[in-house]
Amino acid sequence: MIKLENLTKKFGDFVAVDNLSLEVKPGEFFGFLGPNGAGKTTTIKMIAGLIQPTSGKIFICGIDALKEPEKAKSYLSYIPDQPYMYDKLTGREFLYFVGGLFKMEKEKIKEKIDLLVEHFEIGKWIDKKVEEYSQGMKQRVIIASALLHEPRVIVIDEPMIGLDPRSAKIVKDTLKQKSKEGTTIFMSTHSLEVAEELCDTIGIIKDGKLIAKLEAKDIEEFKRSHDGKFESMFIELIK
Ligand SMILES: Nc1ncnc2c1ncn2[C@@H]1O[C@H](COP(=O)(O)OP(=O)(O)OP(=O)(O)O)[C@@H](O)[C@H]1O
Repeated sequence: MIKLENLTKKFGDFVAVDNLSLEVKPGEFFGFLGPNGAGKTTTIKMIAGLIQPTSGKIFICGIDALKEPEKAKSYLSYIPDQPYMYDKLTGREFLYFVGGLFKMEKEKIKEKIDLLVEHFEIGKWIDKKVEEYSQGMKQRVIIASALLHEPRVIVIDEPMIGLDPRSAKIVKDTLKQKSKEGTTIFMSTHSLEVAEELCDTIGIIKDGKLIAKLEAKDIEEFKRSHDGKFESMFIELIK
């Protein structure tokens, strides 16, 4: 579903992402972890088609995203770490705007908005202006907008920042449910707990290089033979 082949991004002489190859299968929940400046956001922005790689290839659902970017993007939703929303629009207007970008029919958008408002417990806020929203409400509407066109792949950068426990639970449950239904999820996070709780596979990036790819059983095995903490494993790997 997502395949990266020798993906490299240079900013001048600096190599931010260094020959990265990995594959995330259909329905897999992939967590992308690494220290500050490791190259997570740069990788995510290349997958989302926002920045061009220096070299390498990106495939989304088998589509070469560098050759057919529009087609690749039609399968994908990207949720940035600091999403931009138009302050003067209501949540509903914002969702109609996003649905329009994906060329959805008005009737279909209306149907989906009703379902998403209920699912994300957005309630009356859907008809209030975004400038009145809390961080958690913004994140709920952003994630609702990402689900609107039923993407096959969701790429999400740091989804839990600034969320209260209720909003965080709604976001986590939704992503997990989507992955169970077959949506491929590529999520960057600094939260080891969130990664451990949600992800089927965890990739660790350091200095632009993928230094480990772990499945739940690898983490369990390490925890059994060490101090019981994934944190210790992570710190040892990024030393
Ligand atoms: N437009 C740019 N020009 C120059 N350097 C950049 C640019 N964007 C990112 N970088 C550098 O590339 C490296 C990787 O940045 P990136 O934002 O991908 O890291 P990250 O793993 O997402 O970090 P964090 O966890 O702090 O968000 C950093 O050293 C950063 O300073």
